[in-house]
Amino acid sequence: MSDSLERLYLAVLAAKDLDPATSRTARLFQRGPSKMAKKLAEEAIEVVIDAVNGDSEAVIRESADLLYNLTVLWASAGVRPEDVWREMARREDLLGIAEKLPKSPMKLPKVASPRISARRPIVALEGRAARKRH
Ligand SMILES: N=c1c2ncn([C@@H]3O[C@H](COP(=O)(O)OP(=O)(O)OP(=O)(O)O)[C@@H](O)[C@H]3O)c2ncn1[C@@H]1O[C@H](COP(=O)(O)O)[C@@H](O)[C@H]1O
Repeated sequence: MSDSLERLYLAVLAAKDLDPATSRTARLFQRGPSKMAKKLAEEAIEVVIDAVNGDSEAVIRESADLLYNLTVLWASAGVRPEDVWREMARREDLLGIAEKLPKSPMKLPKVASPRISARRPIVALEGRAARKRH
């Protein structure tokens, strides 16, 4: 997927200075970021409406339009696809770390209110911190 988005991004960059009369992309660049943002938002709304209606073919078509408009906005904002991939990789790394962490919190002794038991260590830490200050 990233390959085709990168190709689309390059096609958008190549088209941005073409004649606005013949190129939709050049027309969007001529109109500026707010028009681009409006187009992107419209496509996003179309995707969600189609998804809610269960029309998966329309979701596919509108998603392609959405991605086109997203690459136009990236190009206008000076954001490159690799910038987005880097952020996604960073999140993937973080999630990898999260997956290695224990899924359930430390088991606490059974008490009447779990809310109170969860607070206890904080109260103890505050007390210790307060003693240190004096
Ligand atoms: N990948 C796309 C692409 N995907 C979607 N779209 C257009 O974006 C439209 C979706 O927006 P809209 O629903 O608003 O279209 P519309 O209903 O015709 O409304 P208007 O935009 O005309 O107001 C689609 O109908 C497509 O025409 C695209 N337009 C261009 N590209 C590529 O962008 C590059 C530059 O193309 P030009 O912009 O034609 O120079 C080329 O590589 C193209 O293949």
